[in-house]
Amino acid sequence: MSESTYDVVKVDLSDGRDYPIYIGTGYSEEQAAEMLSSHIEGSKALLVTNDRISPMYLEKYESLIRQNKEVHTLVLPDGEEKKTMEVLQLILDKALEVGLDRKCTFLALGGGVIGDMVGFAAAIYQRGVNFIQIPTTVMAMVDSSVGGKTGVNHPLGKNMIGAFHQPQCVFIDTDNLSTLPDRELQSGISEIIKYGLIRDADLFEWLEENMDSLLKRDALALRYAVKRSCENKAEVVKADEKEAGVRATLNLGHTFGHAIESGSGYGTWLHGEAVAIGTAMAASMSARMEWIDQGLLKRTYDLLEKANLPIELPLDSPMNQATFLKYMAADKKVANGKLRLILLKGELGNCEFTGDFDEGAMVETIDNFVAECQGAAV
Ligand SMILES: NC(=O)c1ccc[n+]([C@@H]2O[C@H](COP(=O)([O-])OP(=O)(O)OC[C@H]3O[C@@H](n4cnc5c(N)ncnc54)[C@H](O)[C@@H]3O)[C@@H](O)[C@H]2O)c1
Ligand SMILES: O=C(O)C(=O)C[C@@H](O)[C@H](O)[C@H](O)COP(=O)(O)O
Ligand SMILES: [Zn+2]
Repeated sequence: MSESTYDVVKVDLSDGRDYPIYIGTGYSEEQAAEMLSSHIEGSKALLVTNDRISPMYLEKYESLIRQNKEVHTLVLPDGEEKKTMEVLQLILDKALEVGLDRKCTFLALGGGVIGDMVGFAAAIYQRGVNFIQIPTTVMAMVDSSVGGKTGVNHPLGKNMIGAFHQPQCVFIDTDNLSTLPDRELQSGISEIIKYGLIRDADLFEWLEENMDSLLKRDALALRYAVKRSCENKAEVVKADEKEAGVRATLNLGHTFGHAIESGSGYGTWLHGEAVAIGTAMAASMSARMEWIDQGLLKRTYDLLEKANLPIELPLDSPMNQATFLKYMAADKKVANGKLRLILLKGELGNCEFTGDFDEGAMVETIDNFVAECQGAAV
């Protein structure tokens, strides 16, 4: 079989920490084994996945890595509600039990939950070891595997415990998306829409034209959306690795969305679904403040709905104004007690990260979405 052609998007960082994101399909065994092992420091690797992914992909990646390295495996329980310190401890336990030293590499095989947890374990194991991302969901391919945000949830807030720790490489095989359920596919598209809204009007317009192909998993459409998203994320991370400024724009919709995830109970909403409602709320608030016009608000709602994503809370949602405000007050973007938000401003593809917004418009927006979910007139 001829070798796969793949794209490479580079994440440029300081101090020689640049790394490649490989985006391809149909890699030969030899090629994939060689590509992965070239980024594995030391002779030993720990490959971590979950119990939903392991029957489908663990053996394949284990045997690829075993061609060149000693590999240990660990299968964690699946689910957003398992993104905890307790489950992360299992990774550290395993690494110690099999005697991994500092010159080892952890590999994360899975979606954003596995990637965030394995990355955080790699950040703290013996004060930091190398790791590789092998993302298997759209969410992980377009967003979570890139940029080095790692961590776990806390009952009082999403991703509250974590570290910035960049991978050695991101290895994407879009063939692995063939087994991904539709709901998960759609959840990942939420973050692609985000790139369009915050900085890439052409991508937003491409999504308006090509959403059906994406939902049907057309190979070229998937490849284009993954590559373009990785390019957007790599540019932002290069400009601001540790979120001193512009990186915060990647959090569009997340202040509301994270409140929905934490307040509803982790796992009730998929991350991308909560972000979709949060994005609708951020857009609605921007329109309320007259930072964007009604036309852009409608295009935002329409595109989210075209991706089969939610743009409102259901009638039985436990979310209310107090719950939103409680979780939002603990958001990681709060500085000196002041909440900062990402709001859309001006033409499509522009946004602002600011604490200088109309708080009344924020509370009205929350009330409007909560009232809608309670079925009251607004
Ligand atoms: N670090 C970041 O920058 C960043 C960015 C975005 C999201 N996140 C985090 O990522 C998490 C969400 O990631 P996610 O949406 O990938 O969820 P996930 O990791 O829970 O994966 C979704 C579901 O799909 C299953 N799955 C994974 N790959 C599969 C495949 N190929 N075929 C069939 N099933 C498969 C998983 O086992 C899981 O049940 C959240 O915790 C979010 O906070 C982090
Ligand atoms: O990479 C980033 O920066 C992001 O904000 C990407 C988000 O999509 C992602 O959900 C991230 O985990 C949120 O980070 P947090 O710091 O708000 O927890
Ligand atoms: Zn996100």
